[in-house]
Amino acid sequence: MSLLPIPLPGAELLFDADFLPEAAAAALLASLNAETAWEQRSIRLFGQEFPQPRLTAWYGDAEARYTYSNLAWEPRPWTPALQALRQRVEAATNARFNSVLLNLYRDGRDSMGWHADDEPELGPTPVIASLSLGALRRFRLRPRAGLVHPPVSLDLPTGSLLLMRGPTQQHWQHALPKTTRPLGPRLNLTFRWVAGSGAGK
Ligand SMILES: O=C(O)CCC(=O)C(=O)O
Ligand SMILES: [Fe+2]
Repeated sequence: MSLLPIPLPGAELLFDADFLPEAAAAALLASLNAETAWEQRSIRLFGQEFPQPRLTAWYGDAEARYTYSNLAWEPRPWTPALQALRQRVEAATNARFNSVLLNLYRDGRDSMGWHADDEPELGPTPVIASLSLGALRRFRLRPRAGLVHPPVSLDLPTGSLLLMRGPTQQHWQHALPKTTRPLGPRLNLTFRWVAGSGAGK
């Protein structure tokens, strides 16, 4: 029921396994899944287009323009449900967010590759609040160059909230690997603060 630190060198991670009760998380998963303007975007890598192995959507204040995986995002306006969630997450984390990226992992074949959320728009010490709804998936962290530490796994159950802040993105990458376990959908929301236009790449 509260955010507790996960000790990890070079990172500032806080975790609440029970941020939302299970029934509330299930209801939210169903309504957000239905209401969200999902897209399957492609990323361009080595001159080739690859569809992302998940569905995504970006909501936020109009100035929260963002470049992510070489894709430019115009935020859609906040829906009442996302606005209410943002307020809840802000109160719990003592941080402010002007946008949210929604990722829908339809089953175990959907995934997110290794990356750090270190785009310049997020500033030098990004604060990212990650809310998980639906199927439990394993979140992985591995150190970036300069830090020696074994990779770390963290199971993210439905209703859990993970806060990444401080130097986390500088020193660590994270990923959501595929799994062969049969499982249902998982919806993840990452609340972010994106600097206004002009800061984009
Ligand atoms: O789905 C997750 O837990 C991770 C999402 C993520 O890393 C991102 O959106 O940048
Ligand atoms: Fe990320």
